[in-house]
Amino acid sequence: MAELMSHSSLFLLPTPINPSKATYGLIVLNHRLPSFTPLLWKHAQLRLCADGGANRLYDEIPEMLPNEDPIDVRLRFKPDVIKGDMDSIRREVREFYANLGTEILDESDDQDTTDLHKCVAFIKNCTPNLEKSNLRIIVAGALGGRFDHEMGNVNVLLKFSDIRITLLSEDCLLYILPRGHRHEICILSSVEGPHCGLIPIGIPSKSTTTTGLQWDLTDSAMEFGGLISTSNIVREEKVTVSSDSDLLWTISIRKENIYS
Ligand SMILES: Nc1ncnc2c1ncn2[C@@H]1O[C@H](COP(=O)(O)OP(=O)(O)OP(=O)(O)O)[C@@H](O)[C@H]1O
Ligand SMILES: Cc1ncc(C[n+]2csc(CCO)c2C)c(N)n1
Repeated sequence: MAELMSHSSLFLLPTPINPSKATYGLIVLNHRLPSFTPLLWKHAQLRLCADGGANRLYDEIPEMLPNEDPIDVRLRFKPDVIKGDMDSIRREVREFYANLGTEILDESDDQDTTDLHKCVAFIKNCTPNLEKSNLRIIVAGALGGRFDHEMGNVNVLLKFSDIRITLLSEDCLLYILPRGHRHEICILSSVEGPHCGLIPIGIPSKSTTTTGLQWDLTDSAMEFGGLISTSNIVREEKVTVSSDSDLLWTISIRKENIYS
């Protein structure tokens, strides 16, 4: 019997409920940040910016908190680490955070992996003693921008398939459901859904079975060029998925109900 893997977007809730004692790492990318990024920040124990992601933090977080002094906001939202090939971060932003004590890790020699890859590798290496099943990485600004970047970001999920990584935009989130498990997705309907999708990402799926969706799959095949499940709708509080291949799960975010 395949092992059960449970999923829940608890980091979208206003107060940290953390029954699994998960450690959250937040990575800020260089694309428009979700308006609820301050909430993600609050949930995280380790906060990184991928290169130009530091510009986004510097520019956009003060705009999300318009009643506060921008300088105070920037001092409060200090990343632990900025890492990447450092071709996008502005000089004044780099100096600002360096002066606050943020660790700046310049890996401009490596032009074969993305800045997101470099940040995930950093978190993986700096938490060697942490049981990987307790580590959750959430990535803000990962979707809705340049398609090559989006695909690069999804590829990082597959490269680090032993780590639970969620990509987020203002409108949706996504993560991999690895093959060989039975998946149980707890739907937090106040902050996510009802739109969802289930997409075979590496190879075609010969057999996928779901419950809890408007258009459930029953031992169904899915592949690009054939059937993939887009524009599906969550119907129950719990969705279950079993498949012979890795699938990408995506669900819409109800940002109007998210309070930082
Ligand atoms: N438009 C975008 N959409 C989605 N993700 C993005 C986008 N722009 C950047 N990113 C993510 O943010 C990370 C840091 O961005 P940054 O602009 O510093 O990268 P970069 O390596 O300079 O990109 P490039 O040289 O291809 O423009 C990237 O590795 C990528 O994961
Ligand atoms: C086949 C191939 N395609 C593209 C790149 C370029 N590239 C990929 S990741 C990266 C770093 C971005 O910060 C760069 C420049 C490569 N090396 N190999």
